[in-house]
Amino acid sequence: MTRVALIAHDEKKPDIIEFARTHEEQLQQYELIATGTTGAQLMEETDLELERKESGPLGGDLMIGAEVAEDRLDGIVFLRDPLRAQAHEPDISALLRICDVHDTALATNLASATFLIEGLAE
Ligand SMILES: O=C(CO)COP(=O)(O)O
Repeated sequence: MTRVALIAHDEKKPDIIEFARTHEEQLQQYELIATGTTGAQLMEETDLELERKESGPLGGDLMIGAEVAEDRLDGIVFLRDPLRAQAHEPDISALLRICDVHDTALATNLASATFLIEGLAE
């Protein structure tokens, strides 16, 4: 089954909720995982069910990275905040790197997220 991770920094959480609503019917068909707060907000604001990992600053990015390392994920939408430094920047870099190592589809902005979700539908 297609397995997708959804992650957003605080400034981008409204965007990922909007994205999930737009593609809700498609996302319903997938196994979904998310970092802690992103997952909680998505379950509040949509009818989607997600497996929640730890919050990003507490290791959630690394937990999702571990799934990438096991080739368990088909795609990741990670809406990063490009204007603010994050305390857990090393974890974020690790997740981006392991996606490149395993050639796992990763979208870090809404425009590429739209391509990713359309690609998964094919
Ligand atoms: O910090 C994050 C990704 O780096 C996201 O974590 P939360 O979804 O818990 O806010």
